[in-house]
Amino acid sequence: MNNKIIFATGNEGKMKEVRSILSDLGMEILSMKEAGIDVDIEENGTTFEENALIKANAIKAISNSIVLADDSGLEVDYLNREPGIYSARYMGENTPYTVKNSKILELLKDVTPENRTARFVCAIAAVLPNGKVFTTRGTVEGMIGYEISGENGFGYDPIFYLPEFGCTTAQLDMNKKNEVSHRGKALQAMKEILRKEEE
Ligand SMILES: O=c1[nH]c(=O)c2ncn([C@@H]3O[C@H](COP(=O)(O)OP(=O)(O)OP(=O)(O)O)[C@@H](O)[C@H]3O)c2[nH]1
Ligand SMILES: [Mg+2]
Repeated sequence: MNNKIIFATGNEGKMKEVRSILSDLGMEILSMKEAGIDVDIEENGTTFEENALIKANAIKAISNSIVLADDSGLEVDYLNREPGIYSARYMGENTPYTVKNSKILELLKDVTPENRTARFVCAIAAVLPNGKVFTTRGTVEGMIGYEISGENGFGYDPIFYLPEFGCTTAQLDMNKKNEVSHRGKALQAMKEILRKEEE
């Protein structure tokens, strides 16, 4: 199989995790920027899988490599699973996460621990040079904490609390986060598919 993967994301935080998780595939992993691609993709799907496919197909249309894409987000049960697929756009794409995270903490300020459940969801899409298309999904269950804690990760990590670790995903080092995260799980499943396709 073609030995190069273009990962169709503009999110540097995702890209760092993806690179580490896919490092044992033995393939060259290029971000869109590294592949010299600069396009704005409209994510108008209604599910994580649809949006991941929209991103992968948009780049596949202009490249002969294997293309992978990630669509992910935070589902807060008390907020009817919002922001969900709108996580990047919640309160505006350019609003700092300190503001977005403070808003979610404020909305949940009187909510009891059992009603603070939340999860990260990640769909990975792959489009291969032979036209085959695959999607995988990973989730990690946790809860919305009571304060912003931790410097690692990106986005909502500082308020996403994992009871079994007693800390937020922003307090885990990247390797530990990747072992348990939505993205880690979805990409491990995709690696299995890609390895089988290579045989
Ligand atoms: O704290 C977090 N830790 C994570 O591990 C994580 N994964 C997803 N998210 C949130 O969900 C949006 C994805 O939206 P999204 O899939 O459209 O990505 P994006 O717009 O950032 O980049 P692109 O890949 O579309 O170019 C992101 O921006 C974040 O707000 C996360 N937050
Ligand atoms: Mg996006």
